Amino acid sequence: MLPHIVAPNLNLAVQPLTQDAFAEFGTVVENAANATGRSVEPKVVKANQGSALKYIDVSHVSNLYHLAPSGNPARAVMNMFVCSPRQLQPVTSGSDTAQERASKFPVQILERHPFTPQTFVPLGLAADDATTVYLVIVAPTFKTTEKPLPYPQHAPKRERSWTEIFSRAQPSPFDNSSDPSASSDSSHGPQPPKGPGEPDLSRARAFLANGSQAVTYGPGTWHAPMVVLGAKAIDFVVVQYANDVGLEDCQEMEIRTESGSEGLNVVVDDARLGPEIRQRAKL
Ligand SMILES: NC(=O)N[C@@H](O)C(=O)O
Repeated sequence: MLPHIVAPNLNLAVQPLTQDAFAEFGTVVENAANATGRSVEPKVVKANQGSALKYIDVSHVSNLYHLAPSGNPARAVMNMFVCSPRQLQPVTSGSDTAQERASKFPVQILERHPFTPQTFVPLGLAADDATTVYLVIVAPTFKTTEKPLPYPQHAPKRERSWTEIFSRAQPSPFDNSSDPSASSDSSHGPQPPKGPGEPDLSRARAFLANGSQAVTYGPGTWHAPMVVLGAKAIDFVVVQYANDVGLEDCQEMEIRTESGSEGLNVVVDDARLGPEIRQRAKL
């Protein structure tokens, strides 16, 4: 059984995916020349006999598995996710007019990859595709070591040398609040791990991405499994590290809704979706 938390009664409005808005959670990978909401430009140089612009370090593929309890080494992996469109539900509260203007996606699961970033690169989806988009739903981690999740539960016990024990002692690999160099601004370097805590649902956010944007969830960033909306599946190339120890690669948490509560919902204003996406996504 998955660990769970009870969702507050909370509607998240969807906002456009921009680097500045997303910085706390990871990076948006896109052509900086066409991007909006990006206050720090990546460094750019000429490449390929002057026929290309090369933007440097647009996202970070860092490997933090040396912090994982099992000590199992990780390798870089590239997986493919073919993500089918999800259905939205009608917004039932409010006036009839509001019902016509908005739909909702209930968030029932969040997950994180504690020791690796994870980059989703959509294939074959144009920036201005009016038929299909995707949602990026994320939550910060409570900065606490008092109530960490019971992960990893299965870590094999093994002898450690004193050097190893002391090299891991400070700062806590799990609590980036204890690391003075930790920064939430991912535009300058790799993000530190987020810590062992539960997701802070009161500060969850939802973003609408278009086909010219790839997204990197920083190590340990709580996020919803991919939500595609509209007419067709999106093929994503997904790049990350993995060591094949289940709970070190991926940790999941159920988001429960108490009876009488609406729970945690992403509310999508229909005006943000093209007519075809709207029609296909609604139940
Ligand atoms: N984000 C998403 O859809 N899924 C994953 O993060 C995964 O590794 O399963």
